[in-house]
Parts: sequence; C-alpha cells; structure tokens
Amino acid sequence: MITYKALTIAGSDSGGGAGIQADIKTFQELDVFGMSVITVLTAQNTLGVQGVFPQALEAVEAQMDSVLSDIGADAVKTGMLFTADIIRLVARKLQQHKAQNLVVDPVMYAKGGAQLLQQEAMDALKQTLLPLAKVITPNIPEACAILGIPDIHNATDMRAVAEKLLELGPQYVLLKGGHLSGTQAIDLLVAADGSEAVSFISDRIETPHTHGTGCTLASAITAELAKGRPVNEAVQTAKQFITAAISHSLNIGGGIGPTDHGAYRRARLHVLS
Ligand SMILES: Nc1ncnc2c1ncn2[C@@H]1O[C@H](COP(=O)(O)OP(=O)(O)O)[C@@H](O)[C@H]1O
Ligand SMILES: Cc1ncc(COP(=O)(O)O)c(N)n1
Repeated sequence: MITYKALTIAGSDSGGGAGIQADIKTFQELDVFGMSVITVLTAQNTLGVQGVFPQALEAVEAQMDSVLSDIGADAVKTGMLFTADIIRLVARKLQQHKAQNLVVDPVMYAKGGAQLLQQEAMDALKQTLLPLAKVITPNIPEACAILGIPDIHNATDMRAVAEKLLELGPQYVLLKGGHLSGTQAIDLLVAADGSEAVSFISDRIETPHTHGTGCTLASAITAELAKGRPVNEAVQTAKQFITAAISHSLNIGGGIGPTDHGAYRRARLHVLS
C-alpha cells in the first residue's frame, strides 16, 4: 500500500524523459504517491527544446496551495523554475506551508544545451531557495556556475566545490560527476553537520541516451526521503535506480534519448522471483 507522498515543482517535458514526467514516473516506481506543480511548459523532444512557456505566477501559487493545503507532502523536489519570480514565489510558499525534506535540483541547461534558468535568476536561487534545502543536487557545470568559478575536470576537485556550496545553506550537497570523463560515474555527498563525505560510484555506461538523468536521480532521492530514509540511504537507492535506468536507456527519437524508469523495479522483481 502506498502511504508516502512526494511533490515535484518543475517544468513539463513533452518528450517524457525529464522534468515533471520523469519525476512522477520515478515516484511511482518507488511506491510513493506523486503530485506535481508545473512551473513551465516546454515543447521538448530528444533533439532539444523547441519552446519554453513559463506559467503565470498565480497558476504556480494556486497549484502549490491546492496540493499543500489539503494533501500535504512528506518530501518536495524542485526542478526547472526558469525565472527569478517563480523561484521567489516557490521559496515563499514552501516556507508558508512548512515543507519538509526539500530536494533542490538547480536545473540550468538541458542536455542539448538549451537554457532552463534565466541568467538573472541565479541570485534568487542562491539567496532564497538553496538555504531551504535538505539536499541540493547540482551537476558539475551547475555547481561551478552557482559559485562563479571555472568548470572543474577531475574528481579530486569535487570535494572543495561541494564544500563551498554548503556555505550557501543546504544541509547536504550531492555533487554529480556525470559530466566528467573516466570509466566511473562518481557522485559526492557532503554534509553541513561535518559528518564524513561519501562517494557513490558506478561504472560509466557508454550511451548517449541520458536525457533526464539528473531529474530522475533527484526525484528518487525525494521518494526515499518521503519514506523517512536518512539522506545517505536515499542517495544510495537513487544511485542504484539511475544506474539501472541508464543501463536500459532508450534509443527513441533522433537525438539524446531518455532512460528507462522501470528498469530498477524489473531488476528487483527478477532477483526476488
Ligand atoms: N554515462 C553514465 N553512466 C553511469 N552513470 C551516469 C552516466 N552519466 C550520468 N550518470 C549518473 O547520472 C546521474 C546524473 O548525473 P549528471 O549527468 O552529472 O547530471 P545531470 O543529468 O543533471 O546533468 C548521476 O548519478 C551520474 O553519476
Ligand atoms: C523540463 C525539464 N526539466 C529539466 C531538464 C533537465 O534534464 P536533465 O535531467 O537531463 O538535466 C529538462 N531537459 N527539461
């Protein structure tokens, strides 16, 4: 029986691989009841982003009030927010509704390069949203853009970058290493309470089809936090989930295909049967 509830506040990806669609699929696969607040509609496919349509602030506010005043959420994730006004509104409403277990994925670019956060929204992200987060999940280019430093190119530099991000106020930083080269995909978790840094390592899978991997990882963390799991365990399950999804990624469309959100469940059923 599903007893836990998770909310995603993010952009819609018409192509189904990232954004709200990836998040809801992931919540469902991890046995958590999924809800959504849509901030932006994107016209998007495997080839790129053809259109970006931010929703009216009243529409974002009304969705948040509807969901959080009645159903509530055990954990909340934010993804594509696009404008400074939407970021400030979302931060204010999260505080008003005393949202628990907030995961902030500071989405800035799509895999094809399209901009998913306006340049002038960076300050609002840093000042209003990151300090509310239990976990933030930047990839390396996002982490370096937030800090205003040049991109890093090796795993040994990840620790310093992740620790610098803690100064912005989140309780945990999961710095994702998917953008580095090398035979492994390494993500690093650091905590503001001074506990040991932990690396989550998988083999790097040779595939171009990684559309939505960041959204999927962050929503899997959110689902596990909704169940009351500690952050370390939530990230561990999420890393297994995304690794299975990338291992079975889908060669659909003519560009960067999505991952298979059902692969983790099927692998577990196979082991259990
Ligand atoms: N080729 C790959 N093989 C295995 N894991 C990967 C690969 N690419 C990314 N990952 C993992 O997918 C997740 C998303 O990572 P990343 O690509 O860095 O973020 P984003 O999707 O936000 O750009 C991370 O857990 C990362 O380690
Ligand atoms: C609506 C939306 N949100 C987020 C992403 C980023 O996707 P990724 O997980 O590949 O970084 C995207 N392409 N579209």
